[in-house]
Amino acid sequence: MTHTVIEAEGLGLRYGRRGGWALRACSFRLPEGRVCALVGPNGAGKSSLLAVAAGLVSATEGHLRSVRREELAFVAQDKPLYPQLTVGETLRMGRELNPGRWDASTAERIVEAGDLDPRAKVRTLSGGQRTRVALALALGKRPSLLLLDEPMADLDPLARHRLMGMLMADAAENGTSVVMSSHILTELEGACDHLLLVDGGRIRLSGPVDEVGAAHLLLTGPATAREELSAHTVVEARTTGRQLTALVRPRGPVDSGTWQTTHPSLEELLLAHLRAPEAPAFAVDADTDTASASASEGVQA
Ligand SMILES: Nc1ncnc2c1ncn2[C@@H]1O[C@H](COP(=O)(O)OP(=O)(O)OP(=O)(O)O)[C@@H](O)[C@H]1O
Repeated sequence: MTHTVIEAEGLGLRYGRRGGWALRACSFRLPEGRVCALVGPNGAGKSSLLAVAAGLVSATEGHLRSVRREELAFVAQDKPLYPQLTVGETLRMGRELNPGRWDASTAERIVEAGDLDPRAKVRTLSGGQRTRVALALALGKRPSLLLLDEPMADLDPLARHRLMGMLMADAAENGTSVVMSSHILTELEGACDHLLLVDGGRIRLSGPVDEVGAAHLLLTGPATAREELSAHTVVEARTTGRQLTALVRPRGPVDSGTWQTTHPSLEELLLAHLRAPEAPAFAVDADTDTASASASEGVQA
């Protein structure tokens, strides 16, 4: 069985006693070496989940186990850095704070690829340039688990593409586990092999991307055949004129005489779930390949 880098069980988080629940009843497991997409609408609980995983916030109920603090790097959404330090001083600080672990060549490579002057003060950098320094600091730490909260949001498309490529190559080479929140679904396709979809503080989808994808089918057929869909778990069904398009989790054979079937892309799968917040949750355990759909199917979490 693969090692687990994050395990959450019945995790709940409430900010203050009177606040609502930012996370509720979250249970999932992330095996080592995965690149996990953390997806969900605004206010879903993604940053909260990352903050708990980074050990910055304590769970209100349940628990979340993660790697040791020194093995973990977290790049928060606002990329906190010391504005008065130069880029070079920031990297030197990284080396001093991580004795015996610091990977200077990786950190310098990331900074150099952005044409950043090591003598430039952090406060004079653009948002995207600061992101680059924050990522250099995080990867230089040589973490076994890298938590990234919307890392690419303020990068231009070319910088995003290149930095993402660098990040993925580095993670693959070193077996780093990555959890990355993002609203850019196309950015995640191809880069991520594991999925966590959070909505309203709850886990809606979790598991390996290919297995979660394989459990779903996009059906196209006549609107008059809508009744037949009740044999399956319907995530979303939409009618355009006489045609019906549905994303389902089949619970048996699909009649190929009535329906044209394809497997959804990651983007189609996520968009359908985001449009249908009432659809039942679905989880595949990465090692045992067991889908816990039956536990949650039809039972609204
Ligand atoms: N420090 C805080 N104090 C009180 N409530 C908070 C705090 N941080 C987040 N929340 C609340 O917790 C819920 C989840 O917020 P969170 O920032 O985790 O969502 P998110 O999925 O990261 O959103 P976004 O995509 O907009 O960044 C929201 O209802 C938010 O208002």
